[in-house]
This record gives sequence, structure tokens and C-alpha cells, in this order.
Amino acid sequence: MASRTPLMAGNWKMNLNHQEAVVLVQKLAWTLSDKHHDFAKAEVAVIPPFTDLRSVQTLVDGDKLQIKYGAQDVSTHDSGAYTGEISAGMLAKLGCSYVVVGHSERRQYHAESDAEVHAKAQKTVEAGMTPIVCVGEGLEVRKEGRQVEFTLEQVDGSLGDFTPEQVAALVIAYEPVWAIGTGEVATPDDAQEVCAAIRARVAERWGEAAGESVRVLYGGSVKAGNIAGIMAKRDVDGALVGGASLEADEFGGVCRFYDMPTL
Ligand SMILES: O=C(CO)COP(=O)(O)O
Repeated sequence: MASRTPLMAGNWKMNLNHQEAVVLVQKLAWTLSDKHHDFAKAEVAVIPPFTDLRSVQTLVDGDKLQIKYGAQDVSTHDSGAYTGEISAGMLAKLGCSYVVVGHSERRQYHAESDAEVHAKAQKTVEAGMTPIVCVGEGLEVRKEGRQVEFTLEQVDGSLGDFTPEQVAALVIAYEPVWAIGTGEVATPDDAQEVCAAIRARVAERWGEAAGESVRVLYGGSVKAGNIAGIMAKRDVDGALVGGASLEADEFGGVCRFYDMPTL
């Protein structure tokens, strides 16, 4: 079985200016070093707003931190007359490792389609970064028990014509919309059900090796207190964390999931 290094990624959403970003990354680096976080047990990434990235790059490079960073969105275009857009090339130049694409907040507020999400993921890969492709159902779909079917449709549409090698290297984040920012966390079994179905679909469409290698994260009200139970599930390879990633100690606890009690 391929060994997948867990990834804990903190999606700050539209929070913290560049000065606050530097303070938080410094605190996070300190808490992880003080508690001797083992980066082989979990990769750590922060996903700040665009305006913070240059400052985070300077700090990470200057202090040689093992913390990685990425962006929350990217343009489907390379350059040109697209006011307000940020290209994958610009993000790669800033040292970004990851780009979140298709977050439910972008699908909901900016009507992003699976085709657009795929185009963004494609640009991210072409620029040498790793997309974190977000999928997940809303409350109505969950109530009807169609969460697997709905989410797999998003997986098919968002991954599109990627090759098996490209799919093997990417990250998929299962974020049930009803669990985002609500304090309503999916149970470890809920997370496992859909994450396992995503991996099985990848294996079916892109081959066993891609299914074994692709990292599938869970996102939705993750905190230090509930991460261990979620990570105990075999198809969950990490977490995409919103609110709890804005507190260094709390996010540090999520990163050290292997030291946390299972509730
Ligand atoms: O949307 C999320 C991460 O991308 C989850 O947000 P919360 O952790 O605040 O529920």
C-alpha cells in the first residue's frame, strides 16, 4: 500500500492582514517546534488570503520553516485583461505549494462549475503546484442520503481529463457544506464513508495506483479535540481546517493529531 503523508491545511478564508499573518505563522512555528511536531507524521500548510502570501513567503524562507503555504483560488487564465484575477504563475513565483480550488464558498457565491474548477486545477498543476480540489454535499442532499452520489459527480467533473499520474499527486478535500463553520462535525464514520467512496472512484477511473496515492482530506468544524477520531479512519489523509486554523495552539493540536485523545 502506498504510504500517504497526512496533510493538515489551514484555510484562513478572508481573515488576517499580512501583518497578522506573520504573527500567526510565527506562533504556529513556535508551537510546533515547542511540542516537537514530527513533520513526517503530518505536513502542515497555511492557506492565507492573496495579500498575505508575499509576507508568508519571506518569513518561511528567512526562518527556513517547514510550514508550507498556498492560495485559496486561482484564475483559469495565464495573463491578460482579467481585472482582479491572480494567475497560477504568480502563485508559483511566490513559492506556493498548494492552491485550493472549488471550495464550496466559491461554488456557492461565485457559481463555480465543475468545469471551471477543473480548469483551475489544471492551471495549478501546469504551474508545478498541487491543487486541493474541494467537493461535498449540502444539507438537503445529505438528508436525502445522496451524499456519495452527489460528491462523486463533483469528483468526476472537477478532475476531468487529468492523467492517472496527475490524479495520484493531487489532494481532494471532502467538505460537507452542512459541517462548514457550523460546529456540526461529521462523525468519523460519515467522513470515512465519503472519503472511501472518493478513493474507490479514483481507483476505478484512474487506476489502483492513483487510488492508493491520492490524498483525501476531511473538512468541516475540525478542531484539536475531534481530529484524532477522524484521522483514525483509513481513507482520511488529513484535514482542511477553517476557523480552528486561525489559532496557533488549536491548529497546532490538529497538526499533532497523533498525540490527541480519541473521543
Ligand atoms: O471550509 C472549511 C475549510 O476549507 C471548514 O471550515 P471550518 O473548519 O471553519 O468549519
